[in-house]
Amino acid sequence: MTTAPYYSPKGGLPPQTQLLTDRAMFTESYAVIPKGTMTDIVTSYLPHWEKTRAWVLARPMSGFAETFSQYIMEVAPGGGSTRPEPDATAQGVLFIVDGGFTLRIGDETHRLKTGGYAYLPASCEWALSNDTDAPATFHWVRKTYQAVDGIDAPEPFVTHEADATKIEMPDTDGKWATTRFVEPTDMRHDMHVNIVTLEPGGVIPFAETHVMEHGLYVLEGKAVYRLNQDWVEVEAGDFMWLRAFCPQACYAGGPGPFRYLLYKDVNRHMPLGRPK
Ligand SMILES: NC(=O)N[C@H](N)C(=O)O
Repeated sequence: MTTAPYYSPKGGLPPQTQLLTDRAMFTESYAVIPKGTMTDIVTSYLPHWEKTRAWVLARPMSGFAETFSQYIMEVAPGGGSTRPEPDATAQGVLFIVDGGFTLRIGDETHRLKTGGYAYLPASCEWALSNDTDAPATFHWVRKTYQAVDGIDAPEPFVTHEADATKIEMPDTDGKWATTRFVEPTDMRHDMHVNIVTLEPGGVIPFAETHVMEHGLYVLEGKAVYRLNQDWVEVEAGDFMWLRAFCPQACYAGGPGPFRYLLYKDVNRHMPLGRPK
């Protein structure tokens, strides 16, 4: 299992001598937020979070047509929150890309470090404190939970990438694999946050076109990614936001593995239009 350090933003500002070489893009079907644009001037502070700043990477853009928001949170030593989530309907996943912190869920306390993963169901009572002497950086993916009559709500859990199940995609000689934190058939869950790994030379060999949206943060490596009609070069630290039905494919040319954290909405009926 690869547990190489993941890329996390460093902040700061590029020098005045830098030419505009960034690959930032915003289209009707996708956005690319390259790592070089995650500077100090695009950070936010969030209510009831101390010594913490956030890069907001994704949010619903057209009412409720999109499903999720995603932040990179950077918590300085001594920082954190005892009132982290203001919305009782919001579930969350935390994935740590650098450092560590203490996470309290109800009466239980967990120590999380790089590669750590937490699922926090809607209405879960949790708190986070960075009691180390280094900043802690993590992704926070939030989605309104869609409860289903007759199906229990999911329980909170804490794990680590090294303890999750890595599944090779069929007929790929192990060049394309997905590390899953939740079973795809577990109907309690309506979102997955997985890790996709493509070894050098690995491809997504067709333009996947599906109703699920994606938030896609490159943890390691580089590749060319097909987004709608465009081929885009991406590397560790870049973020991609894909609307429903945005065609997507990938070629991982190496030299090392290309790995990304992937949000996906799953396992629920779609809302229906109403005849007028
Ligand atoms: N872009 C992707 O990695 N998509 C995945 N294969 C997925 O939708 O599960």
